[in-house]
Amino acid sequence: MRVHVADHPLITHKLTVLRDRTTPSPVFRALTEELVTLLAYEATRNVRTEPVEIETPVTTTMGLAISQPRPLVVPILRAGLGMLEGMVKLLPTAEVGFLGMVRNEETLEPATYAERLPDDLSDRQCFVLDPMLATGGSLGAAIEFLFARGAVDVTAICLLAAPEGIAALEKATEGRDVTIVLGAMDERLNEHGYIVPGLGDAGDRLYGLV
Ligand SMILES: O=P(O)(O)OC[C@H]1O[C@H](OP(=O)(O)OP(=O)(O)O)[C@H](O)[C@@H]1O
Ligand SMILES: O=c1cc[nH]c(=O)[nH]1
Ligand SMILES: [Mg+2]
Repeated sequence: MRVHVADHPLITHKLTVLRDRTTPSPVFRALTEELVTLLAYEATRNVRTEPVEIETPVTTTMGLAISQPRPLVVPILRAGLGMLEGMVKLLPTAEVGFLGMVRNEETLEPATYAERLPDDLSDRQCFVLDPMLATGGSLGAAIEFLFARGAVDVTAICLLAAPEGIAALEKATEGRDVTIVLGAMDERLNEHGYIVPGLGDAGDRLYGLV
């Protein structure tokens, strides 16, 4: 598993505002979208392309276009939905699948309540979106869904992760082609499974309490 932690002052600045408990939902949503666009630049570094011939106003030349089959973007609901617009701005031809997951706050185990993915993902490049990688249970289960349908490589974009979750995911995805692109690696998990210093519950901060 490859882990790439973004190291850029713009990303750190936006994360600092996001972490601030006084940042209201509309600003939180806007920053999440901006952060994904910056992280997607790194996450799509190896997106598959193919040569295409085009005509400029001056001459005929060869360029590169994102190849078929189109990449698949999978936000993990709810919080991952806040990252979708930023991602498809960069990859407008991508298809979008959905996974709805919620972590049981007692056991910290993820439960899947919605799934809408293509049946056959063989030869598809998959990009999973979830702002928070805490214990790694939710992202690990999502990645497993994709490999079970034939995906060969999966890249996840997360705003924050805990070292404990990265270690668990590393174990769970052993032998698989998995890349994780992070805005920041935080210090640890607390006794409730929350990332410290973190930003709280990303879903609640995006969409309000349920
Ligand atoms: O790494 P884990 O320990 O599995 O925790 C991370 C998960 O928790 C959050 O979702 P949550 O369950 O709060 O659902 P929500 O997005 O609907 O708020 C977050 O968006 C991840 O999906
Ligand atoms: O810190 C955390 C951990 C899990 N889910 C969140 O939204 N935040
Ligand atoms: Mg939540």
